[in-house]
Parts: sequence; C-alpha cells; structure tokens
Amino acid sequence: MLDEDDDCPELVPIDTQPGPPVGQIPVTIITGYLGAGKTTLLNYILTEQHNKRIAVILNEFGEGSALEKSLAVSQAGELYEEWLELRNGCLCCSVKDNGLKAIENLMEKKGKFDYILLETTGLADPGAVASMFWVDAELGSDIYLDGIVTVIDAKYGLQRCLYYPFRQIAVADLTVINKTDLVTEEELKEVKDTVRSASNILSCLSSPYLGVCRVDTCKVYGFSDFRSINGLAEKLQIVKPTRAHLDKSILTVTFEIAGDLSEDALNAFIQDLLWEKIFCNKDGQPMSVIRLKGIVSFADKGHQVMLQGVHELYELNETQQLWEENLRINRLVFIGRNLDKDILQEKFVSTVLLGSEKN
Ligand SMILES: Nc1nc2c(ncn2[C@@H]2O[C@H](COP(=O)(O)OP(=O)(O)OP(=O)(O)O)[C@@H](O)[C@H]2O)c(=O)[nH]1
Ligand SMILES: [Zn+2]
Repeated sequence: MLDEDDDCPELVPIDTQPGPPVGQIPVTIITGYLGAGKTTLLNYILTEQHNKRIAVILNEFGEGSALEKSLAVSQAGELYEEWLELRNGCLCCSVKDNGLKAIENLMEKKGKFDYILLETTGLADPGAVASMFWVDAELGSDIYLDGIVTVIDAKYGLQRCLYYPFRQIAVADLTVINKTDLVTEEELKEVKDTVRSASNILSCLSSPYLGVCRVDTCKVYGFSDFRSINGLAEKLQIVKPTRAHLDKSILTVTFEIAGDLSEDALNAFIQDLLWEKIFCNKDGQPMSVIRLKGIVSFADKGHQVMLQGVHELYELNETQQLWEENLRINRLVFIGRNLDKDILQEKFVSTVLLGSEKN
C-alpha cells in the first residue's frame, strides 16, 4: 500500500486557478532521472483499472532510440503504442514542433483520449517539455499541460548532487519517492528533506515498490483541479536552467549480438562492470554505468530475458516473450560516463557469448 506522506503538505487548491480547459485533453509529464522508475509507474497506471483511455508517449532520443523503444515494448507488451521521436535528439531545441505534432497525429489516428502520459528521458529538462504546452495553449490546441510528476530513486536519486534531479523536483507538482524498499528510514528521511528543500511541491508520495504496491493513480493524473499553467510558468522562472542542454559527458552505447549467452559469464561481466568497475576506456578512465538495459538469450531458455540495471543494482528476469526460431539477438544499452563501445563489445563477445572462442 502506498502511504501518503504525513509530513508533506496536503493538496491545496490555487486560488487564482482558471479550471481545466473545456474539451481539451490533459497531458501529464512523468519525469525523473535515469532508472528512477518512470516506466514502472506508467506500467502500473496502465494496468490499473481506471475506465479511462490513456495514451502513453515515450520521449526517447539519441543513439539508443530504436533499441530503447524495442526494449520498452517488450517490457510493457501492447500497452505502448506511440513514441515521440525527436529529430535532432535535443529536447530543448526540437520538442516544440515535433512534440505537439506527434500528439495530434496520435489523436487523429486513435480518436480522443481522456489522458495523455508523457515519459521524458531521464536526462530531459522537464521545463523544456512543459513549456511547449503552455505556449501552445494560446494557440488553441486540443491538449493542455495538466501537471508534472517527478519520480525520485530513494537510493540513488539524490546521492551525487546531480543537476537534473534537482531541476526535475523543482518543477514537480507531485514527487513520487520510489524504491523506498532499498533504503533505511533515516536515509528516506534525508531524501524527503532534500526533496522538500528543492521544491515547493504540492504533494509527495512515497512508494515501497511501485511495481507491486498500489499507487493512488488519481493523484498521478487529473491535476487540473488544483494547479494552473501560470503557476508552472512562475516556477520555471524561479528555477531557470543554468545549463541549457543535456549532460554531454553521459554517453549511450548500444550493440546487438546474435547467439546465446552464458548466464554465469553474463553475471560476471555485469559485476565487473557495475561493481568492480574494472573496465576502462582508451584513456584509462574507468567506465561508470548509470543505466543498463537489455534483452538477452540463454541457451536453455525459450523466452527472452530482460536485463535492468541502475548504478550497482541489476536484475535478470525472464519475460513472456518467446524467441523466434533461430533469431536470437541480444540487445544491450549502456548509459553512463567514459563508456567505450569497442572495448565493451569486445569484452562481451569474448567472455559472455557462447561459442565465441571457436570463432
Ligand atoms: N527495488 C526496487 N526496484 C524498483 C522499484 N521501482 C522500479 N524498480 C526497478 O528499477 C529499474 C528501473 O525502472 P524503470 O521503471 O525502467 O525506470 P525508468 O525511470 O523508466 O528508467 P529510464 O527510462 O531508463 O530512465 C527496474 O529494474 C525496476 O524493476 C522499486 O520501488 N524498488
Ligand atoms: Zn523508462
């Protein structure tokens, strides 16, 4: 059961709020750093009984886009239907035109929705995404910004004084502190204090595990009762970005390799990478992985296995998805610093891929 945090302020109606625009569709932005639990929250909302037509838009970008898309599909089955593709990969510059067009196309194809949920990439500045909605409000669009939900990883989210999480908290209408199962009460308190100091959030929730606990989904969308677009504009004024663009030191490496893997060797590879940090790039700097995703094939398993990693934590779970006959392609996405594709791929092939020693 998800506890509403007693210490957090109650939802308070904003006096000057104009009320939800009549006949328009609310968009809720779900943001949060790499691996915080955004997709887990989305999956939860979508599988919950709600009698609402909810469209989901994933804002993926960069080199790993196609791969990440396919990973999201396998994770969520048929729930995800549309992706917001950004041509030049930089959210701040390109979202305004592309984003609205993607949403309007989606509605043309699928009819009207009750709600639209938009998951931003972990490195997105949600303010840039949000601003496209209020600018457009004046132009009479069919959609309007309902609110911003920020998911915080209680274990890793605030640890490293990261820039993006703070900005993401600052613009949030609702902060969901996730992964509280991974921290002590004291650590959780620290996270809550930090979240509060970084924002004037209307409400915050903490979730022991979004994947299994019940989130009161009404709190995650349907903000229009208590917030206004003007309020957001004001908040964004206060938290003007000091860096306009994505963190360039964070790289994405992806590769695809056909064949079966040794499960033990894969575990050893991941542990060397995430725990021992023994892999270095060509300049001798240790690779540091923030996020790891993959679909992998083990010889004795007919189903695809999903790999998920966030900092030092990782898990391998068998999915419902069967491999096609003779078409087993391992797909991996690494996001982090000092990553070198050639070195990672060579190490992976030589140590993890079965039969590679014969090649
Ligand atoms: N222990 C624990 N793990 C969680 C919880 N919520 C999510 N996870 C795990 O965290 C990992 C990342 O979750 P996602 O929902 O994919 O995170 P995300 O924010 O969508 O990730 P990106 O889109 O890659 O930035 C997965 O392995 C989840 O199973 C939680 O409450 N507790
Ligand atoms: Zn996600």
